[in-house]
Amino acid sequence: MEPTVVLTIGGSDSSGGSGLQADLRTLAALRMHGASVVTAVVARNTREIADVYPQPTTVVTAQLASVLEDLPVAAVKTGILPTPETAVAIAARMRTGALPNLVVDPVLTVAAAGARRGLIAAYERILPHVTVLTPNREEASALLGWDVFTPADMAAAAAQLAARGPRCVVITGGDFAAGTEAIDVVWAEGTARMLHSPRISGRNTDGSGATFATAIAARLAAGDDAPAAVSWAKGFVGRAIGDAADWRIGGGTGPIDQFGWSALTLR
Ligand SMILES: Nc1ncnc2c1ncn2[C@@H]1O[C@H](COP(=O)(O)OP(=O)(O)O)[C@@H](O)[C@H]1O
Ligand SMILES: Cc1ncc(COP(=O)(O)OP(=O)(O)O)c(N)n1
Repeated sequence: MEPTVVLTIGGSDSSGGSGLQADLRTLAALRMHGASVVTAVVARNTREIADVYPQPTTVVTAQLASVLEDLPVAAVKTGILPTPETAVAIAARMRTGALPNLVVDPVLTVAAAGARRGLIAAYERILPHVTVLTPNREEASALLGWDVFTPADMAAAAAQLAARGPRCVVITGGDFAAGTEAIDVVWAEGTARMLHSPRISGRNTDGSGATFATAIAARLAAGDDAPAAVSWAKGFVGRAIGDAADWRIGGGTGPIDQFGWSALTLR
């Protein structure tokens, strides 16, 4: 049987923990073929982001055109769109309907210097085409212009973002510092629902957001509806964080275990 193809559009993470590297690991773990469009090269390790090098928009659109003219893409996930120009060019492809089952992780913290305000405006052109939007609380705050903090705020924010076009919005709460639960809020079909899972206290969570969004895209490609895909992805990312809890890869926040390697005894 041929593997399903999922396309990820985002940044290369030199530490391997997040970005395209996490997306492609997630797809391989889920036995899907990952195609990738590189929007930025990020020089970083587990401790810090040293620099972000946006790729020229023409380089991004050439990769996208080449993939789309040949591969049977069943779902798409976006991560870093580093400049407003690149985001607007990708939005134009979305408008043609060429990017099915579209999951957008609106990564704003790793945008090119000075690009944030223009990017927030560019996301307005993307939102109408989105199947599932996965901002964390900070990204939701930036997109909406008010502070999203409590679970009640997350529900209100998800509804406001959904009114701008996405069929489903999940506001992730991985950054809640306290508490025993990792709480996300999902808005779909006119109602908000809280998703709870045990909060794992390990040192490694790099790539959680990327893995979560990519797993949603993979499940959409496999035929799940959006709420089912989101619930499944939350279980998947929780297991991957838990399995990597004791890893020591680098001196800071390390990668997570999409493959379940920690369960293997081979060394
Ligand atoms: N320590 C943790 N324990 C369990 N789940 C977590 C933890 N950190 C993040 N998650 C889950 O990982 C997914 C990604 O969330 P989050 O870390 O908020 O994204 P981002 O990396 O974009 O900020 C969410 O489903 C969230 O609940
Ligand atoms: C190349 C690259 N670096 C960092 C990120 C950060 O993504 P974010 O969703 O903020 O967090 P995690 O996925 O690391 O939990 C990225 N998307 N790409």
